[in-house]
Amino acid sequence: MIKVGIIGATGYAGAELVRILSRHKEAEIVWYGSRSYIEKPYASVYKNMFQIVDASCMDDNMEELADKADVIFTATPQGFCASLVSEEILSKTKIVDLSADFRIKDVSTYEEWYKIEHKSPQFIKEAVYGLCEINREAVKKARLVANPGCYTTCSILTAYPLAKEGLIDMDTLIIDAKSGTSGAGRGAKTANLFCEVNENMKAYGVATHRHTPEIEEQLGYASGRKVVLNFTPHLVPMNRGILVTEYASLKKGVSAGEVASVYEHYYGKETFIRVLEEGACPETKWVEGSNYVDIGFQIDKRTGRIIMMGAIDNLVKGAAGQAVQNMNLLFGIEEKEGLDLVPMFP
Ligand SMILES: NC(=O)C1=CN([C@@H]2O[C@H](COP(=O)(O)OP(=O)(O)OC[C@H]3O[C@@H](n4cnc5c(N)ncnc54)[C@H](OP(=O)(O)O)[C@@H]3O)[C@@H](O)[C@H]2O)C=CC1
Ligand SMILES: CC(=O)N[C@@H](CCC(=O)OP(=O)(O)O)C(=O)O
Repeated sequence: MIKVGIIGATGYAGAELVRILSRHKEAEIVWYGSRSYIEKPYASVYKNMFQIVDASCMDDNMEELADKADVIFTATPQGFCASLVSEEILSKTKIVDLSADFRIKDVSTYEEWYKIEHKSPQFIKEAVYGLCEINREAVKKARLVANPGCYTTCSILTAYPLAKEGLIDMDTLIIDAKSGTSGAGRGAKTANLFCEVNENMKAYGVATHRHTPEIEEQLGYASGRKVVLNFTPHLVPMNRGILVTEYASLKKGVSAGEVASVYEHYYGKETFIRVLEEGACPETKWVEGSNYVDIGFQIDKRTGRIIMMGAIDNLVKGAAGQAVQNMNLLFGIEEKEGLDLVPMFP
């Protein structure tokens, strides 16, 4: 059995890790790390875990945990993992970091967008960006995996095949994204109160959201050139779910059939990516609670643009599900173990 430690087990992403891993056949959770609930029964914090998890919350001592766990998930705020990771820890255990600390290769870009000093820049180069469908082979050999962000997972996977095959003009790419409020975490914030979110929709982080450089970097690798784009997230009154709508000019003469066959080429054999027929629009409801990414597209002949659409559950493929998928790759077990989650409806 793989011994798993979770730091930040009491946050939304951590709780989703606990839910998924509690049914994983080859992993057992040995550490439920918390800051505010130390020694409280985990199932008293998350009552859905009553009679499923007997353990109590522990502290967030990464050094002690490194001796006990084969893998540590850090589902913690930005800066936490980078402030504690060390060569000694990485020589004993593997880390899947759900924060953004090791996603961006250029430290000054990270510091500029996150407004914090990076405490372990020496590990950025070796960290593998854990977008499983794209970086599968590199993840298998990693010690430190940077689990992608929720918006970024959906945004990158939706455009990746077309960026990679040069079917779209990357200078024209615009990404409009919407997220449910669990994306903002469990911490109390006025902007996330019921009366602020319910019956409301708003853009935020316009032209400044920190997922922008992450998307630009990864689509830059895909297209082989520098990418600069507009990314606008919106908060919508739902618990879970991300929907992205991406607009770009299609290179002259590219047909819907070619686009469909490029998606098929990249994703046809992927367990967790479902490409819909042309014109079908993904919906967050059809992926909720699952590790699926649903992708659709439509060509607008009038404007010569393609509209690409993607939907994920931010807490599953956008966080915990992808983190478990990365763990499975790290330990050479079946990639979908623990992730056979059928989307829930209604
Ligand atoms: N929510 C989402 O959809 C996604 C989140 N992420 C990333 O995952 C990470 C966790 O996010 P999320 O679960 O939403 O956040 P939450 O605010 O819900 O949870 C944060 C967790 O970290 C713990 N924590 C808080 N402050 C500290 C600290 N200073 N040191 C150590 N532990 C601390 C909290 O402990 P306690 O509650 O016990 O105080 C809690 O367990 C973040 O980096 C986030 O960006 C990534 C993709 C999607
Ligand atoms: C709705 C909402 O607030 N979403 C979060 C995204 C959370 C996330 O996944 O981002 P990182 O892991 O990169 O921090 C936000 O916009 O900050």
